[in-house]
Amino acid sequence: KLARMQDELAALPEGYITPNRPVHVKDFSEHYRIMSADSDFRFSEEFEELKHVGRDQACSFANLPCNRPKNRFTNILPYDHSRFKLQPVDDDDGSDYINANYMPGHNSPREFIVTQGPLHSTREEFWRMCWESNSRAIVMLTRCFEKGREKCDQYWPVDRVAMFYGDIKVQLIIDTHYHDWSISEFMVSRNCESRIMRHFHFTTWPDFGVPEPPQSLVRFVRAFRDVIGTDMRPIIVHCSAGVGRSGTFIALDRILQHIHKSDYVDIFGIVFAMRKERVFMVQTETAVCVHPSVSAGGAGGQGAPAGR
Ligand SMILES: CCc1ccc(NS(=O)(=O)O)cc1
Repeated sequence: KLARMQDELAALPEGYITPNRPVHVKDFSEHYRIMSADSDFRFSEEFEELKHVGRDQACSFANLPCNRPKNRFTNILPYDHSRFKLQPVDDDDGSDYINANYMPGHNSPREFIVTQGPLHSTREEFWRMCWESNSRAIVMLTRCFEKGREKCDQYWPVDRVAMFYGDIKVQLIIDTHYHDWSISEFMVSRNCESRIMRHFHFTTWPDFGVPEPPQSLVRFVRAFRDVIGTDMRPIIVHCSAGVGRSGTFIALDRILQHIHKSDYVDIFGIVFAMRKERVFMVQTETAVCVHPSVSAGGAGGQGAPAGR
């Protein structure tokens, strides 16, 4: 199957940006060596090909005057075609809007909902999205403050006193702290119905940087996936802008699941597909390269560095 895919790709016209570039797992170390040579020259070339993917798509709802204040960054806007739509409230213009997009994962085409770190003024919309999407899991990849700058609102209760966000009640049940992340369980209630939601918070990934050691991110993704399994309800993922760290997390989750039962990996194809759904997904030449020995539950070697 891989040989057939590679023959078909080789037959494509010059300059055609192929959405798929599979690499055999056994060839991955050599592939990484070639791509990272000369200060990541070929990784940079390949990343540049992704620059315009998806950028011809409309963001008309994000740009409505009533919605502009709901965007944390003016240049990080959700495409109309893949945006999450809240249930409209009465005739309130813009009441269906949140800066969030559905995103494909290894298990389904809408496995994730990727969003910006909530603003204080959009925390109610965030919890409405959690409820109306029927999600049971939130992955947070930023701290609320980094280097003195607000990256995300403190949108969840930090003690056992219940908090209300609009008509949604959130109460902390239990939180467990590890070196690089914490996992909390919340009872989320609305209109006499209650659900348990889990909050997976990775706390040691600096914005525009790399987790140290990179292996800590692989361990976090594995811990998350061990809990979630293949639950088909949407998983909400956010960082601050909802593109760099969020895109890298989803890419790594897909890679680790894929190479458990396949002999090739297509990192370019994964990022290409994400960029069709949300702008700038995986924001730098993030060579999220996991050495096969690591991904197969091996001795946890260093693997190739994640992030650039
Ligand atoms: C310029 C807007 C912007 C801010 C922060 C980030 N990083 S993040 O997507 O990992 O939060 C990406 C883009």
